[in-house]
Amino acid sequence: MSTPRPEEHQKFSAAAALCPLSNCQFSGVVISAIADEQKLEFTNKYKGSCTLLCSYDSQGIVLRIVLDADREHVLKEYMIAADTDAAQMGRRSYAVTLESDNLVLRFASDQDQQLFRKVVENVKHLRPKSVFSQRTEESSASQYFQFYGYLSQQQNMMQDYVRTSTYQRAILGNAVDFQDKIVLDVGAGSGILSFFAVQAGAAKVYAIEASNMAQYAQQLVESNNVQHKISVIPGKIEEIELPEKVDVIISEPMGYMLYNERMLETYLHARKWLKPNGKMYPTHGDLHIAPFSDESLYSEQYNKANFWYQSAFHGVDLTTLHKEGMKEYFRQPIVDTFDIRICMAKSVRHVCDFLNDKEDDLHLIDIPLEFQILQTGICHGLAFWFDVEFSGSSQNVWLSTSPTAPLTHWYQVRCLLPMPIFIKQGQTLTGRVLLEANRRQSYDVTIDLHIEGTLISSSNTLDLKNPYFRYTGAPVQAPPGTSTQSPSEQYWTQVDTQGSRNSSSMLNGGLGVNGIGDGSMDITHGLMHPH
Ligand SMILES: C[S@@+](CC[C@H](N)C(=O)[O-])C[C@H]1O[C@@H](n2cnc3c(N)ncnc32)[C@H](O)[C@@H]1O
Repeated sequence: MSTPRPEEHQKFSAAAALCPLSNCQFSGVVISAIADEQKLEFTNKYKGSCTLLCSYDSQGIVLRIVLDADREHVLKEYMIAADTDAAQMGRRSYAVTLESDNLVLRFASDQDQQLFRKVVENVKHLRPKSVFSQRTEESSASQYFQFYGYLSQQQNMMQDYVRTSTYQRAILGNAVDFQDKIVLDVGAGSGILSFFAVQAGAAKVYAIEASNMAQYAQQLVESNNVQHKISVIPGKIEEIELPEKVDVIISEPMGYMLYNERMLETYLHARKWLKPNGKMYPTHGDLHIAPFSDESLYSEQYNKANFWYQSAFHGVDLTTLHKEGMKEYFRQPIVDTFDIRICMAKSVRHVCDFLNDKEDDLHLIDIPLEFQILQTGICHGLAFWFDVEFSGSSQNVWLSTSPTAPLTHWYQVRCLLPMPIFIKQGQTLTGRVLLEANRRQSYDVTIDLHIEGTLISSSNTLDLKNPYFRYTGAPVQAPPGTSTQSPSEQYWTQVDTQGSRNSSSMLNGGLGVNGIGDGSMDITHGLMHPH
């Protein structure tokens, strides 16, 4: 065996560094193929001895064959994978089936043969790829876990008061489900939910976290003196081992539109560690979908794309890119909040049952739609939000991201139609939403709508991985045209009423209050930081 050339060292991946056998080369190898199987006769496959160049690949080892006399020209490239058939022949030879080629490799020394055999055996004995790595592009996963490795990102979630308090109430309000129990925290992050489980009396919590946040979680565990209760295990839930099964699984796996990040699959996967009749916190999720009308949102996106409709931008004609620009803007789901009165029909609810649904069920989610239209207008697309429920033994607790509930860092999501449709009250709007999981930990979202009894249809496909974050912190506006009385008169009536209330409380010896802006009209939400 010869050592790699210096420039080849640079090509080594981190994984290969753990296994130097993954990147090595063998020269002076004579490669034969079977000429006559009956007589067990072989012929030389290449004129002259060869060098075998082995290099690491996430699927196995790439084997490149070059002539000793001409190392620049690759004669053949194979993949040595877990299912490669191979056998030792004598002391210097090795038979291997690569693709459809049955080859006999005669090495220059016994030692080279033994080392090559180890290379192949190493690949064959590598653990099969985990469910997570099979469904995730490496670049997506590394970016994703880098994001969650920042304290500021964990803080952003922890400071979503509605989210964190609801989890704490759900857990502490159902202490009977946690008292002396074994708990698994899936994607523990800072470990905040594990601490809540301990507050509720858990005997032991396994806190699994794949990002570098695991080390900070461990620091918090130690500084809070609960190392005998919380065991932080760095790694992916799909790849770690636990010493025992658990009574309860807790997690916060929800992304935008419930499904973004594909962490729900990780949450469902974790059920392999749940005892029969064990509990899931949360227990199920409801995705709500409703058609909406919002001309200002539509024209905002449309006008942005119209930048590309200029024929003389600094003297350059951009119009050839107008269609692509339009597509790009309309492929972005919009993340912000709105007044629920923009919804033209009651929402359709799609349930994800965390106790019973299978991971695979989330690869292709097909949601049939049927809406009875409540108000005539132009439908610009579909609005999405979700709720999750914690079904505890003592009480059920809901965490809602509805536009009617206090704002959370999930906001709401809207998917626009490039071609909006005019629809009348009483008509039926049907169609579907298709969520197709992709290897970027997200979904391609197809919306398809059709007005029953007509030929009118409209559709769009959006990329949930690349949403447009539109929230500004500005108060939510009621949709224009929703006032049925004079707002001016209403305002002065309210001032008058409040004025007389104040004077009567003064007469009664009470303290005066400023009735204007007493909070009852205030729908301003606290400023949330983007995810
Ligand atoms: C939405 S955060 C929730 C963090 C914490 N549980 C909380 O409620 O504040 C999700 C966390 O799960 C982790 N995570 C995602 N997928 C994971 C996986 N397959 N295995 C382990 N951890 C994962 C992420 O790194 C991230 O820290």
